[in-house]
Amino acid sequence: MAVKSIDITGLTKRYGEHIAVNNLDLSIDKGEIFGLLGPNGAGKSTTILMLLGLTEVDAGCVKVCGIDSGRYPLEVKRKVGYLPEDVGFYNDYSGLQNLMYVARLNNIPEEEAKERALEILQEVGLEDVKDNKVATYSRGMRQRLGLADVLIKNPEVIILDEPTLGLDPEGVKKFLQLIVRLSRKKGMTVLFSSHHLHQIQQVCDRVGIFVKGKMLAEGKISSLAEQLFSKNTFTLEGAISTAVQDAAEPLLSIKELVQKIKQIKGVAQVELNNNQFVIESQKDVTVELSRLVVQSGYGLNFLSKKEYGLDDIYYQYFQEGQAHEK
Ligand SMILES: Nc1ncnc2c1ncn2[C@@H]1O[C@H](COP(=O)(O)OP(=O)(O)OP(=O)(O)O)[C@@H](O)[C@H]1O
Repeated sequence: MAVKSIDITGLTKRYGEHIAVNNLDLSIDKGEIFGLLGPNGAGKSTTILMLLGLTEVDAGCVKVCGIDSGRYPLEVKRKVGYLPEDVGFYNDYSGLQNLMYVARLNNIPEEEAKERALEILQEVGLEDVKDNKVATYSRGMRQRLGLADVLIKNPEVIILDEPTLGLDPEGVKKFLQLIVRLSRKKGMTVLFSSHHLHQIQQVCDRVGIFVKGKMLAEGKISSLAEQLFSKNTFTLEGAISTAVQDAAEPLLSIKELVQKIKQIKGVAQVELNNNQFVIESQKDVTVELSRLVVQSGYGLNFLSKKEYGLDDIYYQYFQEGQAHEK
């Protein structure tokens, strides 16, 4: 059985009458990159605070690396690195000095700290500017230094709360690549909280869709799409051309062709309108479809394939969540 790095059961948090986190169950395996996806106010930060043992739990249990966060927050702190939206640094210190300061706070011996700090600064791409004052760093550089802060204590789990806020697209891309590389290299578990669908889609092994304190759905992106779209996760759109140069008479009428398309394995539904078609299928049937059309004496004016992505999944669940509330 996979080792669980994060294990949450029945977790609930109220602020007065308001339920910020409502009976949440979630487990994340060691080495996994899990995306907690939800709009502002969904309860992501509150969940993270409970994971870190920084806010009291009203009901349920949170364990990180097998340790109860509510009861042993200091032990959990040793295992977890937390990167908030905005990290505070000493602007008059260099990147290296800031990192050494954090190492001292974590009681890492001076020699070892220096060696590790230099190695990590290289890993996060700040080696060349390590001696420059942090005041001169760009937003992207500050976030990477924040990640270095997290890594210096060699955590088993890292928790990132909207870590890419304020980064430009290139900065986001580099930051996400860095997270994946580090997680794979060091076998670290990552909880990545964000409301950016595409960022989550790019890096996460598994995703939880979290809205108004509740987990609406959770799983691999492909399996969420399967559950939602009743297994027809591919849509092919195209147009049949009857004007194929130098071709003999078509072997089938368009109607017969549609019947043949319906017989392709995996095809669930075919709609045809003025030679334009929309096909819903369980698997990618592009090759079979184009071969059949051509062999029947027709051509294709265009063919486009759409696979449901996280945005379709998210909005669908999000709407379902809203509908259930009404
Ligand atoms: N200390 C607090 N006192 C009262 N209500 C709070 C407190 N902290 C959070 N809340 C409320 O709990 C809900 C969840 O907030 P939370 O910050 O966890 O959401 P989030 O998903 O992290 O969103 P964001 O990305 O905007 O921070 C919100 O309605 C928020 O107003």
